[in-house]
Amino acid sequence: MNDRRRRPSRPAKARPPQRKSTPARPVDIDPARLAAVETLRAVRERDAYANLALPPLLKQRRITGRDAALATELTYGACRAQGLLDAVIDECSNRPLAELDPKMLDALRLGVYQLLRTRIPAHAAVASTVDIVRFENGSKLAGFANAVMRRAAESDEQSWVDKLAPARAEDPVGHLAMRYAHPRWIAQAFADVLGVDELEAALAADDARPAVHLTARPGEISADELAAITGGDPAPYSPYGVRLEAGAGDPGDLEPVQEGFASVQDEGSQLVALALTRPEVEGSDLRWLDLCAGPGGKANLLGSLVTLDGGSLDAVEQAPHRADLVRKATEGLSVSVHVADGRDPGLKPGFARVLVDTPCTGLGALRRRPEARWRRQPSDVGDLTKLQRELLLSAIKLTRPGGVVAYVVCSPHLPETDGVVSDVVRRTGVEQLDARQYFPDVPDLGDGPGVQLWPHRHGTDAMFCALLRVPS
Ligand SMILES: C[S@@+](CC[C@H](N)C(=O)[O-])C[C@H]1O[C@@H](n2cnc3c(N)ncnc32)[C@H](O)[C@@H]1O
Repeated sequence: MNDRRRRPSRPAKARPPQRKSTPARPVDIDPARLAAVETLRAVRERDAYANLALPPLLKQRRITGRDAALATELTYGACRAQGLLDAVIDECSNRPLAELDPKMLDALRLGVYQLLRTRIPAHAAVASTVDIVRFENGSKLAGFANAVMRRAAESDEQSWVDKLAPARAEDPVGHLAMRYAHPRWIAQAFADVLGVDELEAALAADDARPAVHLTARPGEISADELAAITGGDPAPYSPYGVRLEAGAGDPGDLEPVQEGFASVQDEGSQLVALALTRPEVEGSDLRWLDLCAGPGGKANLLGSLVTLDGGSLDAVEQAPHRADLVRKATEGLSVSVHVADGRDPGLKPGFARVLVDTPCTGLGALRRRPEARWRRQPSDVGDLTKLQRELLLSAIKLTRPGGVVAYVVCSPHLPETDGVVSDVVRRTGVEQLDARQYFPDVPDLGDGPGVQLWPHRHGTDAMFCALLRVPS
């Protein structure tokens, strides 16, 4: 009888084999799961992005339809839930996680994900995982994987969370971090802004598939026209936004996007760029600057608006390949792209409006990158906030008296948001405006003066925007 069909007695904690594995014997491997596990490996071994690594693999192997959907769901799901999956695997194995064969660990993560977070029957999840491990690691490790999987299958997700997470009453952040498979430091960063009562909604929204938004290029097409052509809906807050149905296919294939009348851009990104255009400025308003422009989403929106008014936008980007993307995104507009360090770009000061959309942890866009939450480390924050401060100081120097700076990050993490802004305001004496008035009709913007958007409140990425006026 095949190993996987035999009814086991209750398995003890799995022990890795002591003897050398026998060579793999050929087994029928489900191509969707194999593609998923190979993508998990690419993410682990070469820091690949799952959403960039998987699609070409599916195409190359002609995996389509339901199989492609299964591979996608399992890959992205296992990436997102990694911390929870690892805690369960660790509990079911008698060896610490760090000592497990990494290839087998990829397969176990995929397998335990199926057990905990899909409707795939447990026997199928166990059998397919054991098949993959046997195929890739040999039959000895297949036996070990079988034992781990059978133990993991003894409880559902809620029971595992109850067993492994700290008690909610004693440590709500730790409990919710495990429940929603977020690293604790990220859950804490969210709780520091929102409070514990709203944390669950925020973490849950981070696990949901984000809607795709389009920007209708001002002067080319209206949001209503774009919505009618694409079958989407005008976005709730941005006058240029269109919200597409989730799973509506590749938005890059839409005709208005192909023809340059529209671009894919989260509504939150549209709102922070538009906020820069709204405060009054003294004198001429025709020279605008985007100091961190790649790949060019906000430069496109700002460049369109300033071009319509007869002005121009300078767009600075340090990475040459990203500067090329800005050139492409802003084709046909009065936009000059400069490959330069925004801290000292060599441009003549005197800009009326300056956007500084700095590199950041990206904790506000974790929904978009399945593996991102486990890749970012708290130790990344120090270098980033130093760069953010330097770029903001440079933006202020380049702005003329009476002009406005928008400081933007795609993160709600306080050191990157209020921390940077309050330090720079204190050092330079610039005036921080109450940005909330420049987000008309957007509810739940908090106490100001900075604006923090949230997926669970606004359906946008968690973008932060502070508006600063340089004294006359
Ligand atoms: C958050 S992204 C900007 C997104 C962009 N505003 C958009 O809407 O498409 C930050 C960009 O800053 C660039 N960057 C990093 N360090 C920089 C520096 N010192 N000067 C200028 N650009 C920099 C990165 O290469 C990246 O393209």
